[in-house]
Amino acid sequence: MDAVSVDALLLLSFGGPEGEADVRPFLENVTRGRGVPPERLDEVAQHYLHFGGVSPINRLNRDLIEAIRAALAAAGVDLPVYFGNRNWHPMIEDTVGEMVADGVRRALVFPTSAYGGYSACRQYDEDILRARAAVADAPELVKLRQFFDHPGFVLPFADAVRDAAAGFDDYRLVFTAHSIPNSFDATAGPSELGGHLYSKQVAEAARLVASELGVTEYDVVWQSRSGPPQVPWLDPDIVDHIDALHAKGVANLVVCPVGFVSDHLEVVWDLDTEARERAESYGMGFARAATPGPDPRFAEMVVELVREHIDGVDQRKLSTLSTLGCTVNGDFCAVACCEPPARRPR
Ligand SMILES: CC1=C(CCC(=O)O)c2cc3nc(cc4[nH]c(cc5[nH]c(cc1n2)c(C)c5CCC(=O)O)c(CCC(=O)O)c4C)C(CCC(=O)O)=C3C
Ligand SMILES: [Fe+2]
Repeated sequence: MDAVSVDALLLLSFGGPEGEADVRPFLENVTRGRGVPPERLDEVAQHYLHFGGVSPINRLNRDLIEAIRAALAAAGVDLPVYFGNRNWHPMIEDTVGEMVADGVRRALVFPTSAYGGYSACRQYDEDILRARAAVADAPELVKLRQFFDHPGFVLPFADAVRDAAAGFDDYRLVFTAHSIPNSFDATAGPSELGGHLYSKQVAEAARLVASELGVTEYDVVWQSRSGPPQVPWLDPDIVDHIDALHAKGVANLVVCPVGFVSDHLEVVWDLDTEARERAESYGMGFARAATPGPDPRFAEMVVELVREHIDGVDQRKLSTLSTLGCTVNGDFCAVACCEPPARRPR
């Protein structure tokens, strides 16, 4: 890649509430026009309220930004790092306004999601489009590529599984990622690749982690589905899968949340609380592998993705699956790439 000059890095994430009063307005922002039933919203609100209305995601992102700053400095790259979110403060529109005030003309954008698909990739392009439309003289915003098969993502997961499994003689390795509607998976990726980019990349990341560990038998399952029950989402669900593993006589379970960059609410609630309780109800051993976000190799990976642009360094990736996601000013990777198949009810 030819080197280009940039004057900032923007970490773009999902956002989460920081107190009880934020929970409802945050959930309204997330689900506006998305057809999530009110009962599901009440349930998710309870999960947040269980933690005092504070999502772990903002602190984790702030920690990650500090680690990225240190890794940039160690690599001799002088680049300010900004923080903006889709659904909660600091909102990306406000951050881009701040960048304009600081004189930023061209910035790279690191989205905190490793995968393709509507929710994991294209929606971040929509955030960039929205922010640029809202701010006069907005800088050029170049999104960094997907990193599901980068060693800085895969190797920390492999070490984390090893650590989590340390207490077990024998265990079943189960990978989990956020479920999405089947129809979203069917349209994930550019149409010439035949769809299912999200589930293919999740399967590939799982294969890479397992092969690093020398594990040949494992499962890939899904979690945190929402939406009305009549709409099919990727399955099986992790909790149902635990029932099935118990029926097969599995004694110990190591769960690797390969769909997630850090320990946000879906990890600490849906896995550490719900899945753990189900496993323990059967007397199964349960351990959850750490997410890669806090691992120094993850921040180093972000710097490497930046240097692919500013220094023209080669892409490191462990799979041959296509890597997309790198576009300018909120463009989509291809026409209709990762487009949700039907406009959801307003
Ligand atoms: C693929 C995927 C990722 C991974 C990629 C990425 O990381 O971006 C992800 C991440 C996250 N999802 C999050 C939170 C929520 N997601 C929801 C709803 C939904 N997620 C979906 C998919 C994904 N979501 C989908 C298809 C919906 C249905 C509505 C719609 O079509 O949009 C809802 C509404 C309530 C509910 O129904 O659960 C909430 C509150 C948080 C923050 C957690 C925290 O606070 O720590 C994070 C990082
Ligand atoms: Fe989500």
